[in-house]
Amino acid sequence: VVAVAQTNMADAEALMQLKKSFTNSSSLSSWLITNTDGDKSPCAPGSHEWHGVVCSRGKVTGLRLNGLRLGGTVDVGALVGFHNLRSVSFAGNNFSGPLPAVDRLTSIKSMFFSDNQFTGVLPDDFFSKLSHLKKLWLDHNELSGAIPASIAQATSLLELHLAHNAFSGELPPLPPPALKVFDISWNDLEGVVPEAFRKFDAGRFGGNQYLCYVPTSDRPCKRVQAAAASSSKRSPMAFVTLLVSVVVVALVLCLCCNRSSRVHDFDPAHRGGDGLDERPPVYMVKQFSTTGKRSASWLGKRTRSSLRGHRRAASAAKADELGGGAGDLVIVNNGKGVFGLTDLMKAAAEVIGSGGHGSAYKAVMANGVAVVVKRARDMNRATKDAFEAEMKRLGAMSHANLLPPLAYHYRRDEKLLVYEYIPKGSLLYVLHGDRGMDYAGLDWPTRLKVAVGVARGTAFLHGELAGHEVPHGNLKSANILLAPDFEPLLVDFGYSGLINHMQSPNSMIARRAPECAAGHPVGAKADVYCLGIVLLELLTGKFPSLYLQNAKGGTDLVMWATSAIADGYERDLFDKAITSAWKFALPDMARLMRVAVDCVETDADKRPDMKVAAARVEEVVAAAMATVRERHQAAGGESSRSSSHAQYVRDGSMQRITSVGERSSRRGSNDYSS
Ligand SMILES: Nc1ncnc2c1ncn2[C@@H]1O[C@H](COP(=O)(O)OP(=O)(O)OP(=O)(O)O)[C@@H](O)[C@H]1O
Repeated sequence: VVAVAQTNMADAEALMQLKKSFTNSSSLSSWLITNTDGDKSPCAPGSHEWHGVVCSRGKVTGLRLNGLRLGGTVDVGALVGFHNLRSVSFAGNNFSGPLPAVDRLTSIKSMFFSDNQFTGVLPDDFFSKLSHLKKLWLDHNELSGAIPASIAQATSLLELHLAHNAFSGELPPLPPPALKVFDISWNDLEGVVPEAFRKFDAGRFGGNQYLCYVPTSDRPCKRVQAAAASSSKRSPMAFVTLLVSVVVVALVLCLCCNRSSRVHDFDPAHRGGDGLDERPPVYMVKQFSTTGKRSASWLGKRTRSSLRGHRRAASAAKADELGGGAGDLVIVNNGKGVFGLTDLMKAAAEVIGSGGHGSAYKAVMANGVAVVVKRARDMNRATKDAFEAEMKRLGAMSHANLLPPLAYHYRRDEKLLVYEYIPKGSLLYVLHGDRGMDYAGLDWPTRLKVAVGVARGTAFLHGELAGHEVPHGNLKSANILLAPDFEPLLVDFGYSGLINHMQSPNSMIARRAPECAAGHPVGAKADVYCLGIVLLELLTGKFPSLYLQNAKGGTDLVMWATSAIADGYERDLFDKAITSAWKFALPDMARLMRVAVDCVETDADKRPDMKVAAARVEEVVAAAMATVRERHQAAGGESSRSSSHAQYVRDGSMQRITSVGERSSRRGSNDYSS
């Protein structure tokens, strides 16, 4: 008895020792040895709950300490005495420094260290003692060096996630014999993927500049080869170009530094904020006014001179036909009337952001109409005729969840695209931005409304633009604008045939789907992947790392959701902002997450097509809204609100609507959230 009591106390003390190695451990305030605990183990019946400590049959079997903002180190010495410990999760914290010597935990089965800042190399014999290990997640850290050849000795290993680190060198010749999932994407590996590794999905090797899944003649598979090739091509002229580029970049950096003080005011990543996960910059309208108002310098020098060349054009008032417009601005949708470049030149303008295609400006014209003008640099893939035909086609699109372009201006080296200005801004901004009133409006029923609207809009595009390589191509929360009633409006769609991907390889989010990272061409299923990411974003409230180009930050939502579903703890992932008030909806959230996870399947062939994905979202949303309605009715309140939303969910949202103002007034009471 004394021995058991000592062991129990040893468990409590070992956990306290572990806690001591953490900094910022306020989330573990329940970890304490109280007088009333006596000799109880943290797992003994009647013992107080120790947050994150998982027990089975009175023994500590797991530690689930993910996402607690813990820092410092992990004292592995404190854990070696837990002989029944099978799973530890320290993912999504702020641990840094070398990875602790977790290979001492020889009976462990799952370890999750993703999304920290661990550095250093893995020792050569790292895997040799981990014969029981089944899952190891080390992705999204700063680990470097070679992948130890001892992985072949991890005989039980089923999943190994090493993505988004700085591992270098070549892959070892053999993977562990039982390995089913292997992800090494976004590292610095080189060489040719050994035959024995080619049974794994090609997408999981993407993002390694010199790693060739299969060798090809047009791509170096070794860093030295690449360096030699580029130096042999370098000419004196290239050197001059390089020098000029450096000077230009330095100048641009200076300008950016000047501007960044303003940008930071609106950048949650630079604010103390609520200390949630690191949230990368979210630029949005309503933030900073820049260029000299009414100077029209924002339109670009060439556009202004092009306008002077076209002054022969009639005044805006006279250009009353679609396809016309004053000063070479071609109106493709007259939802906001007819206007011309001259009207834009006189407009008060402010920068609202800079995306993959170029800068975006808000311009308020003299008649009070506010538009967004986007200057697109790299839309020169199609001929002028093809470009114009495409813009007319996009402008004529009519769906309650699409924001078609209103007008364009064509020049060979730059295009202007004009859209109606949507004051509430994007889902990205509302969800991850300043967390103001609109964020509070993003409750569970509203998120359902956004989810179903996005699915409907994208499915509509997949019908209308079925011939496109990827019908939307740029589906992400920055391109989902929110109407006053939170109806989602997709923007920046249908550009895949217009953008020169050589000049602008990263401007379409669809090209970051795993199959494209592996070198396959973009296809319609990449939109399905992006839809899955948006659904995960709505469910978790987290900023997806997919939206960042190679940068650190955000959350690998695919990894999180997939592993959470596999391990049955998806409920831990849902945004607290929705789970706290809508606890009864947890099963519906889990259903929507399953749809999302099917959409983000790495193998594009295994993803549903857009029609099926959208139908599944419709189905889950209808059921979830029915649950909400029942709850409201049971609580005796707000039944009228919920039934109007049910009506919304039934309505196919396919009316021809030309402007957002019209949308809101037409829909009127047929809405849940407003
Ligand atoms: N019509 C609009 N009304 C209000 N805000 C808009 C509108 N169009 C775009 N925005 C916002 O302006 C910002 C810049 O848009 P832009 O399209 O240039 O970049 P992006 O959407 O971040 O990236 P990408 O160019 O890859 O689509 C984004 O925050 C976007 O949400």
